[in-house]
Amino acid sequence: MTEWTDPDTFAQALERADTKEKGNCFEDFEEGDVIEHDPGLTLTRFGNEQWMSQTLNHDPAYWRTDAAADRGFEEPPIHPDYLTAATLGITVEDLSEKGGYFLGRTDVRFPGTPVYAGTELHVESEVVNCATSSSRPEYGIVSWRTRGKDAETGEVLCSYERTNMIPRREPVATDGSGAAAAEESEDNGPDLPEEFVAPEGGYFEDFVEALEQADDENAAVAYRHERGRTQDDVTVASLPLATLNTAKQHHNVDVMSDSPSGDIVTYGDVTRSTALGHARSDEETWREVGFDDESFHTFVAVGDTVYAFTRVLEADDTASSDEAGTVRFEHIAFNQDDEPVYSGTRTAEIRKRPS
Ligand SMILES: CC(C)(COP(=O)(O)OP(=O)(O)OC[C@H]1O[C@@H](n2cnc3c(N)ncnc32)[C@H](O)[C@@H]1OP(=O)(O)O)[C@@H](O)C(=O)NCCC(=O)NCCSC(=O)C[C@](C)(O)C(=O)O
Repeated sequence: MTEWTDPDTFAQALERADTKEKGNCFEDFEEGDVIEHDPGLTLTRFGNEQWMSQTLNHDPAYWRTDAAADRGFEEPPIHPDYLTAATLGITVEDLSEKGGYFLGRTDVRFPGTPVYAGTELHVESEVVNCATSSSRPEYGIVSWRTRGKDAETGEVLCSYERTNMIPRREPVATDGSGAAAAEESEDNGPDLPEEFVAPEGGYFEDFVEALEQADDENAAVAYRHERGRTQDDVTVASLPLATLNTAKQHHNVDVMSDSPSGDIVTYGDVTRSTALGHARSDEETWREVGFDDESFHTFVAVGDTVYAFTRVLEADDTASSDEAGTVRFEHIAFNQDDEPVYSGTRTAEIRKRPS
């Protein structure tokens, strides 16, 4: 009898064997379905610090007990970026392990924060929309409302709506209207203001003053951040796996060598957290409030460098504390070729200048 490990025999065995598949295809999702995700994860100080250090998020309130107390926290809390990434990571096995692109996310909110180390996270998702992709017959577009809850109390800690392209089992005919519309809307030329204003400092008043200055002129409050983070094995493969994100895009070079990127790509939440880390390093963050209209424009792969650009949209004197005001930003992450890779709006409370 031939040994099954004989290379020719084994090649034939592989060809004839069915694969026990992981994940779900587009056809498996139906609007209204609620999915309780089996994996759970305890949010630890180590996990938080690993995520935050590698994405250059060094806000002292998440590292030092005195700085945490100064901001009204009992101890350094779990950062909302890590909470978001862990909530999404847990869902991947059920929602997007089959592959397909993470297109965007909106209405990211943290009703139960601050969250402290030791909290066990349980996550559920509801299918809110299933749509045909008019440009890509082999994919459908699915949106889910996801809620990450404290397993002990049931309190919702993080919730958002996410949209992915999801592979179909059977490709469908499309009308090509997406591609046609894209062609039609091409190139009316850039429409940028004449002047870009950068805030002098990172306090709330600095943003208000910059907005006032820009208001009088054909100007915008817009600036770039100096730091960049080149993607390596840790950011591309280790960080998503640490959140139980099993998407093959991040750790299976063999499969991904045959994909449009030709390589494993960075988890969208790593790209986004890194850009936000660069932005936060130039401001006095008080609290994160929420994120909207997040889009991932193109892949980030090992060797690419993630930079950030910020536009300040508005400022409002009210916040959860007298010590802060609220600012709405648009953040754009871009790569070494100046191509946008992520964009989204962020609402954050920013500390007022101490008197
Ligand atoms: C996806 C690519 C190839 C499309 O590139 P394109 O030029 O074909 O783009 P498009 O024409 O703008 O978009 C294609 C279709 O998607 C739709 N679409 C587009 N955006 C949205 C949105 N926000 N919400 C809803 N729909 C959206 C859009 O309307 C269009 O529909 P159509 O086919 O009917 O014409 C390109 O945009 C790209 O490469 N993006 C980067 C994707 C990426 O790298 N994501 C992060 C890493 S993957 C990841 O983290 C994985 C994760 C987290 O682990 C996990 O989900 O499991």
